[in-house]
Amino acid sequence: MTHYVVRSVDRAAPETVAALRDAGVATAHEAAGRTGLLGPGIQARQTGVAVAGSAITVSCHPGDNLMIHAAVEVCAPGDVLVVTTTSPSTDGMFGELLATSLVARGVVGTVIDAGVRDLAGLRAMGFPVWSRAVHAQGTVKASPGSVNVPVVAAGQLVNPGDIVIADDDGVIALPAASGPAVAAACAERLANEAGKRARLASGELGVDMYGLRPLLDKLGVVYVDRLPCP
Ligand SMILES: O=C([O-])CC(=O)C(=O)O
Ligand SMILES: [Mg+2]
Repeated sequence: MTHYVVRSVDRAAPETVAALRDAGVATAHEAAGRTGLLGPGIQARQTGVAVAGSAITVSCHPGDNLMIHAAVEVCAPGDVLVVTTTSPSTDGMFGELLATSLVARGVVGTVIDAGVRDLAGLRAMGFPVWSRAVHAQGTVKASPGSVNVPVVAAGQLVNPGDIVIADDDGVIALPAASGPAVAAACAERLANEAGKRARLASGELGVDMYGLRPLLDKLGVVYVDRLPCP
């Protein structure tokens, strides 16, 4: 089998990437027609941190982080490293030393469908990770793999150069070409939600705001008691 390390990735415009990061994973997911989400098996390992950037993808042998080291060489500022293994693994393939190497390249975060370790160190240095597991299990540097080939992370296809957005809600990967349209749809959605938020804060009920009373009636939902509106 041939293994590849591909250097060139088409990167999305920084202002599009920043707009998607600020919109957040849930909004971007809705704005993209509910596409792109990685499964919930990959979780944030810190709170209150959002990143977005171009995917540098890595396919590793399970329990072997050789290709993560190989990938560092092709990373550019603003990238997000997306690491997968060729069969399921929760070994701690990534920790604060690899993070230190990525920071030197300007990488903004790592998404890994495997384990991470050195969590206290990663948090102390402010390097955000999203992973399937936290596990101190050590790994070797021995087997070939590929960098910047299509990979599947938590059930989601991720292509090199995809815009990856990650926050407390999880991770989404979007084709770079869709970025401007999704960012515009995010802005529309955020403006719409600001209006709804103000109405809900004033005490208006969702059943009225969304016009759901006829549906409740049609479904035979009977209010036995109602609290008076505040
Ligand atoms: O070195 C490793 O194998 C993973 C790790 O702990 C680190 O990157 O600090
Ligand atoms: Mg370590």
